[in-house]
Amino acid sequence: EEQEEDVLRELRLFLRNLTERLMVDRRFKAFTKPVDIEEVPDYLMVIQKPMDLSTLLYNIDEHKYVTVDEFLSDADLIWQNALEYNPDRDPADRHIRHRACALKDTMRVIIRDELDKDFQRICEEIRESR
Ligand SMILES: O=C(C1CCC1)N1C[C@@H]2C[C@H]3C[C@@H](O)[C@@H](O)[C@]2(C1)O3
Repeated sequence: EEQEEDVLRELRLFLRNLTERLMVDRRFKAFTKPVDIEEVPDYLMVIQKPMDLSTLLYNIDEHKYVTVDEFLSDADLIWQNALEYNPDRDPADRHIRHRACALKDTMRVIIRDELDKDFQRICEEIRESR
């Protein structure tokens, strides 16, 4: 009903604001766009589900997410893929993994500090009802 659409509009606003704050953080620049498959031809042989911050924004506008956990399942792919594709001891890989860990922690701290627990539960009840 209409009240449910009001809740989902507010969820999309929260998720867009979160994603936009990550996109403008200079540490996360490598995560803002899909990995360039022409630049990295073997990427899709290693990574089954590519994800990036611009794709998260597109998905939000396509009403893909009804709960924060559904959003986090996709958002977590960004840093998980980075850890998986860049595992080596060399400084470049270590730099990417450091930023991937910062992305993981930053997302979760913002959600813990700024998402109302009752609001999250209402989203989950909408998801269960559909
Ligand atoms: O995993 C990633 C991104 C970093 C976080 C996501 N890439 C795979 C390639 C390996 C490394 C070297 C660069 O040439 C560049 O192509 C990539 C992009 O970084």
